[in-house]
Amino acid sequence: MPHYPQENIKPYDKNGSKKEQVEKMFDHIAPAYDNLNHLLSWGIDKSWRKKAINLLKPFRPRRIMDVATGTGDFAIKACRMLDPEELVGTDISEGMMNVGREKVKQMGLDRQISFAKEDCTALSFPDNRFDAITVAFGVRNFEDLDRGLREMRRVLAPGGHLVILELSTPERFPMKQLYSVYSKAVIPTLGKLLSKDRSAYTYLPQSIKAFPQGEVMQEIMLRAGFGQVSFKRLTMGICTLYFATK
Ligand SMILES: C[S@@+](CC[C@H](N)C(=O)[O-])C[C@H]1O[C@@H](n2cnc3c(N)ncnc32)[C@H](O)[C@@H]1O
Repeated sequence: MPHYPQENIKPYDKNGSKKEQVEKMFDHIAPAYDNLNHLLSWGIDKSWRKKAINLLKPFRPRRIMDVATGTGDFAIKACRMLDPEELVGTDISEGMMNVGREKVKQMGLDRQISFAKEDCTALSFPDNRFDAITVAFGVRNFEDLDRGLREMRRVLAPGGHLVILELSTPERFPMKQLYSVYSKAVIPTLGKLLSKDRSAYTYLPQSIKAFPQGEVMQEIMLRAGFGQVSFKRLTMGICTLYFATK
């Protein structure tokens, strides 16, 4: 039974499981994902990732998990900025992780970064396993957001930190109007052209619109058991950065 509207927004079919459809969609768009990601966000996603990882710097986490790691961009950035002993990138899409594995190998980071197929709503790791967890543009795709958050809290060590980056809908002029045109016209058209998957790039703005943001998401994280939950809107609200402690 879905608790939040985005859990009902699925890429291909209203009736099937969201997890299976999301996995299929990301396997399908994996070869085009990196280029499209940087193109559609005009490269601003790089500065969002940097801001998010900077929040973890003072705590010097040694064991990190990057949830919904996809093609590994957030994991690679975190590895370079934080130099942890171990960084595990987890995801349900092998197609996305295969692109990530190749990049990590080419960059010579494969001794620090590994990848594992894991559904964040049912992780196989023991309690208190990681000092920090990062998630960029992943939580919106979970079939069950509450379970995903509770699982991340479970595997986080006491005092450990969670950083979430998620796309959001700007609420104020002029970004609200600009974003509305961009998400209805530009994203689906460019997305279809470059990924050959129209559904994926109509799913993207629809799931962003439905996803709880700001104070609502803060409350959801508190209910999942996190403490000191704060958030910051980035680039006039196109993206939101959440930070929490176990
Ligand atoms: C938009 S991509 C983000 C990838 C990467 N974090 C980045 O910043 O580019 C979202 C990723 O979330 C993954 N994902 C969706 N649901 C998941 C789940 N329940 N557990 C783990 N990963 C999931 C997808 O397979 C996909 O690779």
